[in-house]
Amino acid sequence: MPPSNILPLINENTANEFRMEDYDLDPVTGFLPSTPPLERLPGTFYEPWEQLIDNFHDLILTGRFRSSVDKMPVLDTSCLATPAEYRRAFLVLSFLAHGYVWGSSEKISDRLPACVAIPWVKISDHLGVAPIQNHAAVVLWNWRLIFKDEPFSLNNLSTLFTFTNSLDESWFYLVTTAIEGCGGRALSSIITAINAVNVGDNNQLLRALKEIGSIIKEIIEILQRMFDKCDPYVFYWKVRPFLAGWENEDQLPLGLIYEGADNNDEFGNPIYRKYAGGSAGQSALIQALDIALNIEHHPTKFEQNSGNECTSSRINGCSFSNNALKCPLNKHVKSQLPYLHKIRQNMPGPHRRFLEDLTKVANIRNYITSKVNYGSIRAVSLLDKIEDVNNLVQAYNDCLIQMKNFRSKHLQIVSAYIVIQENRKSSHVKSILPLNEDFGANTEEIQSATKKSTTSIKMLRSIKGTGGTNLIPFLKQMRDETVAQEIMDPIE
Ligand code: HEM
Repeated sequence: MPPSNILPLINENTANEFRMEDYDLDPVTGFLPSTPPLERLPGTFYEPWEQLIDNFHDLILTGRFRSSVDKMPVLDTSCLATPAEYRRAFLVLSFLAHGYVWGSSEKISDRLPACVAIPWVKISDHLGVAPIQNHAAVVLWNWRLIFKDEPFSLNNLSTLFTFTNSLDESWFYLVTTAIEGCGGRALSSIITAINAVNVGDNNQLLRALKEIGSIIKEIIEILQRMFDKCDPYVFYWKVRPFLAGWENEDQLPLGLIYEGADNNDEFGNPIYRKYAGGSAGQSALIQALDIALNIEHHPTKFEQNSGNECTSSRINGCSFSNNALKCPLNKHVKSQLPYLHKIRQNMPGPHRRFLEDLTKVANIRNYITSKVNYGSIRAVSLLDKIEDVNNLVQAYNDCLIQMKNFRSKHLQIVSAYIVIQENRKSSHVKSILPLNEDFGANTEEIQSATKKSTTSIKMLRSIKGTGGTNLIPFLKQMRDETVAQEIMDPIE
């Protein structure tokens, strides 16, 4: 199927077509930049940042990272020229910031010095993204081709930077980068499918749905490769702590002070910002597939019951309106958005806008259900052949099954990389970790933990995701909401 880069966006505001490049998307590379990311900022002006990155691991190892950052000058961001330079600058500063907060043998810092905070906030504003480590920095903008003349594929990718200088961390990012590499084909097929619906072309819709299904299958195969070279122990104990944010974070209950970026509050106290840390849950690709297939996600019970008022608003008062994405300080009463919507503030602005606009035109499921006339002897409208409609129903449902399989595989990964590691923290609960088919018992260690108990169920419920989500119930809900969209077979 040739790449299609025109999104058939017709909504109440505009009848214009939007082009993929308007959303910083590429028909071949999808959400990845169309050319490999910059490996270093050009010229000498930003050398103080780049040199800290050069020496990052040695400075962390010797406990001299924080004092070295403190000596850095505040650099003006106006020398950044191209989108690629802004992305590189964001990547560099987010590694410096998280290294500063989490990477020292001293106690965790609840302040970020002005030399990092001020440019990081400005660059984040420019990119339309929250100033916190995110999926874009570690996955979308953090790779190079080992052999420039060979194609993009997992066996030709290397990371530009990692916190721990470990192969495991590189692999964790690269597997995800390789998944994003399926984005161009996925987006083209989604657009083709929506175009087909708009002109009523069932054959083209069928082909596009089959292509979407096979792309999700490919994504699952790549996801499975996480186990090859990323050791769960290294991930959980060495890598994950660096990716943590400062929202719902026990070690930084108030959040983080971005020195020089914010004024003090009316009482002269510094303002704390709260943001969820980096997670592949911020992948716009997976959300685009959900939206295209009309898979709807709702706030979890935890989110509904959590009061939705952020700590900083309780402490500092709040003058912001009820819009989580517009309040720069997270200083507001949060709206009841599901987690997957909230974390869009951690996606680059154009990608977030793409998801919003895609939502307005995603019509595949409605189109197919409108052809299925339940309860009548004739299953379909007079214009469509029963066989065609059945094929569409089946192809659509196959896509849902693949999305469900993706989420089941992901649950297995989360159980191995987080639940079991968390369980190691307290050996007395290790032998009573509950297990069922949801954890896809694929290791002896997982299988040995099959006995159920109230204590361990409570523990599982309390394990938190990057954004403070109650992990396992949250992920299961995502999977259940996927299956819930199945279209029932028409009655023949
Ligand atoms: C070691 C590997 C991985 C671990 C430990 C892991 C962990 C997690 C965790 C803890 C969450 C809960 C939400 C959050 O904390 O942000 C999550 C959500 C999510 N992750 Fe992963 N993840 C891994 C790999 C991946 C990969 C490679 C992808 C592919 C893009 C991915 C896609 C997602 C998605 C889409 C969600 C949102 C929930 C959903 O849509 O079902 N994850 N992940």
